[in-house]
Amino acid sequence: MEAVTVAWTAAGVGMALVYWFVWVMGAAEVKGKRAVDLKMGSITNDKVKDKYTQYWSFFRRPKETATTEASAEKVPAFVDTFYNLVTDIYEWGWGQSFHFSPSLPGRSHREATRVHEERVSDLLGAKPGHRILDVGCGVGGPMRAIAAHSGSHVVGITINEYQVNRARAHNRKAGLDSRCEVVCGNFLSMPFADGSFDGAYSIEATCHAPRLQDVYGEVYRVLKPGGLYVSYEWVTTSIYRADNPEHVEAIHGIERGDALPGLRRQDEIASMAKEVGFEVLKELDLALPPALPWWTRLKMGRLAYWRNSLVVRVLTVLRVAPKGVCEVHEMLYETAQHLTRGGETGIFTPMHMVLLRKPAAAQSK
Ligand SMILES: C=C(CC[C@@H](C)[C@H]1CC[C@H]2C3=CC[C@H]4[C@H](C)[C@@H](O)CC[C@]4(C)[C@H]3CC[C@]12C)C(C)C
Ligand SMILES: C[S@@+](CC[C@H](N)C(=O)[O-])C[C@H]1O[C@@H](n2cnc3c(N)ncnc32)[C@H](O)[C@@H]1O
Repeated sequence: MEAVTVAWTAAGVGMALVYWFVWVMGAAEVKGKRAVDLKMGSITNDKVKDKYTQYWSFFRRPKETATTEASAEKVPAFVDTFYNLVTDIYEWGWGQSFHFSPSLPGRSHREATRVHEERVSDLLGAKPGHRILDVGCGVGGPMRAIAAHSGSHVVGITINEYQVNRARAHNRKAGLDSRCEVVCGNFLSMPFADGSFDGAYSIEATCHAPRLQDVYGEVYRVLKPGGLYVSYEWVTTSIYRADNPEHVEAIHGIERGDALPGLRRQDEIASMAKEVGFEVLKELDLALPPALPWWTRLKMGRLAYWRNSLVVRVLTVLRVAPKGVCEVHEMLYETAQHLTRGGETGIFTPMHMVLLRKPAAAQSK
């Protein structure tokens, strides 16, 4: 074969491989976001690496970020940076719901996710005519599931403007924009009137608050008297031992890679809720048996992670994705290992559920 023919064949095969990785294999886990559309939120391409470095040095010592007042004040801004860096990667590799769910035998991840979200709606007794608040709404996967399931009107709040735009676009596409509203703001001081919601929920979001009482206090304020609030909390369990280096490594890994100012203990949540005035109606770790592991989805994806790293690398070399994406992707990969370890050892759960009520006789706060 002539050299020219060999060169053309090699080029053709190379192009086909790139196409296969990026457009076919690299397509979203839940169709929607494609690898070629990876952006870093509202961060311009030239700033991605710097922003990532700043993020990483801030969350390197998770407990300190929560305990010193000056650092705690900076947490929301760094959480915003974090979501600029990860939102598209999450959507591409996980879907529109940024949380875990117990696996369900014979059912897809998508179905398990929906069931976990509808559980919130059922606990709240959400129905048509209700105005429900989604505290830390991401790009709105849960909001759309809950609005569709209950017929209620859902208002979501997120600190990240890029997510607001993504969520609004998804709401329009799903034909739910008349019942799903999205607001950009800080859940530690929400732009809503006292007593303006019938119910509220937060799914794996309040773990970003340096003090849980601050966000719970805000939810209490905006709820009507008698209103219910359901939260799925990220916590360490009673199995966690602070003198076990392996436990500490896993928990620090989870905190660093998920923008958390220090995980709370499972047995602290109810008393923090009571501190701001809530009645605790139910408390249950939804990860406990008979629930099936929530971390299987993370574990089963090793091949997918390898493929995704390659896609991200190729896209960076081709300058389709900004520099810094590889580092962010690598950080997420490591975080996935720590989360899996946390699940397997039982020292951590991302779904400690609390059902709270603002007393019917409560005055506006
Ligand atoms: C509640 C939070 C987020 C929880 C999860 C939705 C995310 C936690 C870790 C994320 C991921 C880890 C590995 C990524 C992988 C390397 C990449 O190729 C594709 C995306 C991942 C699977 C990504 C997806 C979302 C998570 C599972 C926190 C932030 C409070
Ligand atoms: C892991 S995501 C979960 C999103 C959504 N609940 C879901 O399950 O898809 C956490 C969300 O909390 C939001 N968040 C974190 N800190 C916040 C703050 N101080 N104010 C408002 N939103 C915040 C993030 O922007 C993000 O949308």
